[in-house]
Amino acid sequence: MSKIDEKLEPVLDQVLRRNAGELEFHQAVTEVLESLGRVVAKYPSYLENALIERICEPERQIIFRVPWVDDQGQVHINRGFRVQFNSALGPYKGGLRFHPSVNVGIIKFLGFEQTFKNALTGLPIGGGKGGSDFDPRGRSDGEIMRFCQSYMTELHRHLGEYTDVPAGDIGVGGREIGYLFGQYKRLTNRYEAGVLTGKGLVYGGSRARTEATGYGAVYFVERMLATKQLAFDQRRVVVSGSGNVAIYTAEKITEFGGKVVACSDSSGYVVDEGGIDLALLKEVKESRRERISEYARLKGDGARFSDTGSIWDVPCEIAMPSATQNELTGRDAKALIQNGVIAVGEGANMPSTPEAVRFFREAGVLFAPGKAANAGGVATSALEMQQNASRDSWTFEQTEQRLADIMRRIHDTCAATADEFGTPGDYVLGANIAGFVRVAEAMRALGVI
Ligand SMILES: NC(=O)C1=CN([C@@H]2O[C@H](COP(=O)(O)OP(=O)(O)OC[C@H]3O[C@@H](n4cnc5c(N)ncnc54)[C@H](O)[C@@H]3O)[C@@H](O)[C@H]2O)C=CC1
Ligand SMILES: O=C(O)CCC(=O)C(=O)O
Repeated sequence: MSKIDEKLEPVLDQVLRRNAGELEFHQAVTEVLESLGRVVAKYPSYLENALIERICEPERQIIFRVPWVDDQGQVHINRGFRVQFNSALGPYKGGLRFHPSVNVGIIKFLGFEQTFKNALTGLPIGGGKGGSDFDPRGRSDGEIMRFCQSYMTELHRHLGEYTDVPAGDIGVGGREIGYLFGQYKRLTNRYEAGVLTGKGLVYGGSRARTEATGYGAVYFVERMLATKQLAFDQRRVVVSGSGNVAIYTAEKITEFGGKVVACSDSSGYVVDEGGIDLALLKEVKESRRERISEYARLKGDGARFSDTGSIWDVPCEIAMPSATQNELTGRDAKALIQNGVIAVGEGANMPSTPEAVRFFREAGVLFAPGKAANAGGVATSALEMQQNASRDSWTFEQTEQRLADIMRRIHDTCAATADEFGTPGDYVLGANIAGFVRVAEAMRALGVI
């Protein structure tokens, strides 16, 4: 049953009709519109000038052919995307995802979420997202480089430090950003450092950007736990995924005294009751780029790999889904609740299905939605842009301190907004409304564009 305010139903109907079959985009828009009923009841002026309809429609969508040649000389064709969703607050900002599941609906959902997330940071960045259905798995360095160069050959004409500033996401890390930046520089004949973030430190990157999304999610959850006089210390935690977000989430939890007992990849999950060995996990995933089963093999005693069942069946007090969208289902939420979970912090974008979120809320589990909890990555990207613009380079401590302050502020904004709208402790509603109001106010000031 829809919980959409009747004044917003036509907006949702139009989104469903106009973007037929784009299920993840429908899901993301539905969740935000469900939160906005209370806003339009209190401030009906947001219904004027099709403001909410405009927020749901990307400003521009770019789809292009990406031809590239593999190591055997065979030509492949992939599809490239960039959805420039909303630039009311600043240049479009958001990552690039290289994964075979990528399609326009997925990029649109991510760009829509990014718009509100970026607003929550309080920094001057609009929302966008991009990527390709290219599968980097098993590809050589040379193949990855040629793919990135071909992708940027088309995309470069749509980018610029004042226009659109991509970064990494699934399948796009420091190596890919280097190749993309190299090709942008070559094509434009400009050293425009602020056109991409997540760059290496030697050519304009920011300290702490690699760690930022994971660390930031932990800072957010730490603050959320503190509202109930709780902490990470001595808690059992499960972190799904084993990529950029998951690894640095696990690192900060360990620093805060928590014990991460399981992590995963798309082939299965490992349980290590002694606590995940982070040096080994980084070796397997960041250096060797191998499957998670390799962690269990190398660790030996005490660690086990499973390729059946769900990582969410592993008992824990805190769950941090940090792999991909809709990875935590209603069934998984029930298992977590039954096993005594007290808090869930989303490191990934929209990892919990709507049913899972409903179960958590009904059970009184503290729940930090991705668009608030994982905003530390993009916030630190904006700090990278600041350093590039001022030709400066900050220390790790200085940058991490800014990140921690931003995350605690986002937490407090979401909590205060939930209080103001009569739903204390509802971070989903708080994040959606606080993000919406900032974007909507800027759009209103800029006129009907
Ligand atoms: N990298 C960043 O700064 C940010 C990333 N995110 C989100 O965090 C999530 C993870 O991204 P990254 O760590 O950057 O990517 P990554 O490519 O470094 O790692 C992705 C991880 O998720 C796993 N994974 C992918 N599909 C899966 C599936 N169907 N089932 C189980 N595991 C699966 C992969 O095996 C890998 O361990 C994504 O939802 C991304 O949109 C959100 C904010 C910022
Ligand atoms: O750092 C960025 O610009 C984007 C990070 C991102 O893709 C995300 O927040 O989902």
